[in-house]
Amino acid sequence: MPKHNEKLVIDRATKYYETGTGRVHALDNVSIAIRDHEFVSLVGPSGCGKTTLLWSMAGLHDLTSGEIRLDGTPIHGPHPDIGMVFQDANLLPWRNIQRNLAFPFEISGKSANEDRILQLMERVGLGGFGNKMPRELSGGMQQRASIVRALSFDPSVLLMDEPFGALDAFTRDEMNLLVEEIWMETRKMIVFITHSIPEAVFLSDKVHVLSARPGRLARTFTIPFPRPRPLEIMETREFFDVVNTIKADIQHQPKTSNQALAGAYP
Ligand SMILES: Nc1ncnc2c1ncn2[C@@H]1O[C@H](COP(=O)(O)OP(=O)(O)OP(=O)(O)O)[C@@H](O)[C@H]1O
Repeated sequence: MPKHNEKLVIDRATKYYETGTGRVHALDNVSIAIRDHEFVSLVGPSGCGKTTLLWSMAGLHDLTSGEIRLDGTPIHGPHPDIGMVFQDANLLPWRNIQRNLAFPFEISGKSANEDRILQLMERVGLGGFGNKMPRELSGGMQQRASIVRALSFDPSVLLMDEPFGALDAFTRDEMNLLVEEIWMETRKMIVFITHSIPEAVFLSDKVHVLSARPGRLARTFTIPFPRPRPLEIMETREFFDVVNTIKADIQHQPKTSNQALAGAYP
């Protein structure tokens, strides 16, 4: 039985990829228990298995050993209670935003909850943009649409795979504030991957650091700042101290030749 409040449990997750040139050991024995309503980030050197782990949580691929359980039930495929936001908004270019948001319902044979979608669009600042084509929207606006798409099924878990990595710094700040607000309003569990330690610290209750490949859980940092967190918190001494402690921890992970640590952590 899951422990009190432990909603999503990663239990000894190990993953090997079989490739033409041999096996790639991506994850090794990672165990993390995430509570309901918690906001956690996964950080670590490039190639340490963050996306591999998130995709396993989403049921998009299986682990080699170990398992991931949601409310005590192992995940082996896409789950209606788990929504996902990718780095690329992945909107269909020939459909307007409204019809893009209806698409997941069409392919799952369900009728879209149009009121909910409209409310969510208003909430994220996309009110009135339903007739626009994706190419008419900025990268930030497209990501707002992909957040609406993920929330439209009202999942209790939201997985976000470096969703703002391609956005400029100003838009990224705006999106971080939006995510913080959505999290405070809905209290959905959010698991967030980022290469930006300040972003992870700003958003999270806990930051889990994975080691260089094969990814192992190296350390977990609990972030002490009360919410709501204004952007100005990022200019404080306390914030810098936490960010620098986490960066130092990552930089002291053993490196392998193909892992670019230098410059990977803004
Ligand atoms: N489908 C695949 N087939 C073979 N190897 C893969 C596959 N997907 C990922 N890998 C390898 O597994 C390791 C972990 O990749 P993953 O993308 O999970 O890491 P990551 O921490 O998300 O990386 P980054 O920070 O660069 O996005 C990498 O060495 C990667 O090359």
